[in-house]
Amino acid sequence: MSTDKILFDRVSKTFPVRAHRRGSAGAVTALDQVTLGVRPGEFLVVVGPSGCGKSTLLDLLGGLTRPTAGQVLVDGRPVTGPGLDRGIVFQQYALLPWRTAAGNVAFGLEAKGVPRAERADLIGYHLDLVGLRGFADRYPHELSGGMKQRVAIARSLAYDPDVLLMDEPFAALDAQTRDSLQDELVRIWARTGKTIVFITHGIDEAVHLGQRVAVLTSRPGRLKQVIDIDLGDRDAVEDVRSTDAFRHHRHEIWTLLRDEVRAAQAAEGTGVRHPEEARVG
Ligand SMILES: Nc1ncnc2c1ncn2[C@@H]1O[C@H](COP(=O)(O)OP(=O)(O)OP(=O)(O)O)[C@@H](O)[C@H]1O
Repeated sequence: MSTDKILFDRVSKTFPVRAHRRGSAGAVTALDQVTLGVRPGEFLVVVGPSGCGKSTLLDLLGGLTRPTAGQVLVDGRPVTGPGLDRGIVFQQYALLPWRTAAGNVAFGLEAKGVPRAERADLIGYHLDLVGLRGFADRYPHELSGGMKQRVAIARSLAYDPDVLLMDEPFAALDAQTRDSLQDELVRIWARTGKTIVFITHGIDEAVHLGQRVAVLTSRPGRLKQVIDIDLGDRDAVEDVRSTDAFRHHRHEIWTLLRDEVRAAQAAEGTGVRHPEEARVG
């Protein structure tokens, strides 16, 4: 019996592609035979070249789409659709603009049928958790990008999912806000004990957040390598990003991704710099 909280069991996903003017209809294989387990309470980050299937992997786990082959298991049970056991935070905040911060956090609680009296406590607790005490009555257009993403995180945590799925949640934020939200997320993860699966393009972000980092190959996405991240005692240093351990892991992942980008270029035969190369460089 597996002790994994989440298991991608030989998961493949193929999308049909419409016919071009003179070509015939075909299919694009986004993921090919991915097997990957996530332990209970683990923070797993997934990185890979652009278009390698990272979002597809998360959508499968969120139950937003179904695998073509293989299965995705949560607590040993196949995922058959979305569920309140899995909270999702997307890159775009996806807040309801007509609801305040508190109203947005209330949304998932209402969906779960939490009684009104309990809701207020949970909303206050979670806005506090993401550092937004005092902003409960603000509407999304009155909040900065970082604050909106904090509300989205609070909303996802408030209905107490076992698993938090995050698809490049900080990609649209400026570097400073991103850094501080990364620190906060690590703190929130330590405090809540949630299992987190986090997708990113950013190598630094992956090293900073992940206990393990799964590197995918270029399309079709296959599992290339899983790296254990060991940064020692994070609290013992002022800037964990400047430590030798951080640099070592950054280089390790950078090398894996660079090889993938090169392989993708060779396959395409374009010689054009892949946008991702700039990002991993
Ligand atoms: N609904 C769909 N229909 C057809 N093709 C799709 C669909 N969704 C994704 N794809 C294709 O599957 C592949 C993987 O897409 P996906 O968005 O999962 O990659 P990604 O790694 O998240 O990309 P990026 O890093 O650029 O966000 C891409 O080639 C994409 O064009």
